[in-house]
Amino acid sequence: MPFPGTVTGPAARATGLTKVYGRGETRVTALDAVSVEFARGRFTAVMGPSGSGKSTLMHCMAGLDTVTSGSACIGGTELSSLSERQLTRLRREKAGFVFQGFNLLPTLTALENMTLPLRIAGREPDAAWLETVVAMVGLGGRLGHRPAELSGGQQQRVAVARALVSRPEIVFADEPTGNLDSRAGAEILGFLRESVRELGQTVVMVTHDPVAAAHADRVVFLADGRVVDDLHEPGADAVLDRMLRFEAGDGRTT
Ligand SMILES: Nc1ncnc2c1ncn2[C@@H]1O[C@H](COP(=O)(O)OP(=O)(O)OP(=O)(O)O)[C@@H](O)[C@H]1O
Repeated sequence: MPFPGTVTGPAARATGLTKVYGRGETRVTALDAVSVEFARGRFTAVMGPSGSGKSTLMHCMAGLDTVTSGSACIGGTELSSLSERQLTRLRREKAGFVFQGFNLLPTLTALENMTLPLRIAGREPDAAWLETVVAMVGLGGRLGHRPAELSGGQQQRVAVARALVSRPEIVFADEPTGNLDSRAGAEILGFLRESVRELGQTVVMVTHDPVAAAHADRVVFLADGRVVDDLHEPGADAVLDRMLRFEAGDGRTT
């Protein structure tokens, strides 16, 4: 479905992205020439065994970590070409983040938390868009509450709204359901799904949970710092089956 202001090309792209940590005996190749595109208006999950490079990929693609070689782009902007200041601005304006631990400021209300990134950028939230996002996450009655007065699921709803409020190019979600019970987790996944389907947003989510990954349009699997599989609209069974094959040592083939 076309959305106003839609631009062509992927929302984010990695090309031959390599990330090496340490040197000598402690050298680790966390990402080994990864090339992957995240299409606009799609919900992509990134899965893989522990240590396969999921967080590193997300951090490099979000400009939270530097790359050793290759490139990472958001909306056609090559991140390595930016100064630290430009990167900070791009992250604030073009990316949204949802973390496992909610990362809300305890002294601010739900509404203040949602609009903080925009206010730091000196921008006023778009009132109609803010209303749409608040209505979607169902927090209308709790906008004046502080995080301590909200359940974990409600806090994560605030974080989802905060990620969406700038109408970013891409939302990066790192284990967004990791600290939630299954009901609250399913709600959050539903909101992420809805933000893609109804609002045309783009979401990339790192997860260990096959049920969570099954909410995505696409699941990219990493193993040993490489993309080893790419499933389109898999059910939880297909995701689980792929994970079990990793455990059986089938890391490289489909
Ligand atoms: N800052 C760092 N310094 C050194 N090595 C690192 C650093 N960050 C990650 N690594 C290494 O890079 C590899 C990939 O780590 P990464 O955290 O990206 O994996 P992951 O798939 O997200 O793992 P998990 O599922 O356990 O969170 C691992 O071998 C890890 O030890």
